[in-house]
Amino acid sequence: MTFGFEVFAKEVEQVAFPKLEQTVADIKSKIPSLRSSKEELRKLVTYIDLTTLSGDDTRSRVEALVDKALAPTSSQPDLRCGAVCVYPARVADVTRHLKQLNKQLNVASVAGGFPSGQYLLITRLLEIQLAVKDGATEIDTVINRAAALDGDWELVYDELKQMKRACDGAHLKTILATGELKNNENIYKASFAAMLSGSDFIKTSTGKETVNATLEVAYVMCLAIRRYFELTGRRVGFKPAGGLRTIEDALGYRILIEEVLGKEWLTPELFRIGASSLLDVIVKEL
Ligand SMILES: O=C[C@H](O)COP(=O)(O)O
Repeated sequence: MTFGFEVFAKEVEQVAFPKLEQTVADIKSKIPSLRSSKEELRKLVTYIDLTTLSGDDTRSRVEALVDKALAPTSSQPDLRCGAVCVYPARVADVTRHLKQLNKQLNVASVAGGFPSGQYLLITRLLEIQLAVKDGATEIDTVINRAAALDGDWELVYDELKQMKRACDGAHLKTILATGELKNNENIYKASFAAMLSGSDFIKTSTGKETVNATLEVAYVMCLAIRRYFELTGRRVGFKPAGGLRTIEDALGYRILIEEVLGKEWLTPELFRIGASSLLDVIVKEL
């Protein structure tokens, strides 16, 4: 069943997170039990959106990124990352390279005014359309934080709805930029506005905020995903991103997903990890 913004107010009223600290502490205590499993490490690789988002990205850098995502380790030729994630101007380089290799891979582009969102809606929408035209199969966009902080959640919802239309079939991954949303209530509201607008994934951070992914905000977002699933029967994916550097960081989110959302979410269709350097750390142990 689908719902629009009419259910927003009822769903977000009096939201509270009494078990947050205990849940995060429990998750951290379970990380060592998965740490030695090679199978878990291999699965982590499949969840990674291998990312480069730098001003000095070039065609050769994103081609090397694609090569690495397609074959992170020579010893296990079937293992590959969930996607590559690049700036819009590099999408054509990625798709051209994939075509030359005759390989397929999910291609995510940040677009829609990434990372600040401080651009006119018309240019944000056009940026999404152009990235899709160049071959992006996934769009990682950002919410309008000015609207969110002003409490104008309907504007956040409306803009994302237009972005979803601009995706024209490409998956929409909506970044909340949780480090800028001030409190957990706002993070829950942003999650709900994003899901109601049709986002396929909700994502914590751009990697450019001062505070990026944390287990605490991930818990709040996963509670919202769980409630949205109860309401609609639609599974929305979750993507922590920004500052994930260690295997322990990644396993924390993997455990959280299973505890709050269940094993069904432990698939690259519903769980991604946005990271630029984590893959190298994992591959050293495979
Ligand atoms: O979405 C992915 C992030 O921008 C990557 O952040 P990172 O460089 O801290 O791993």
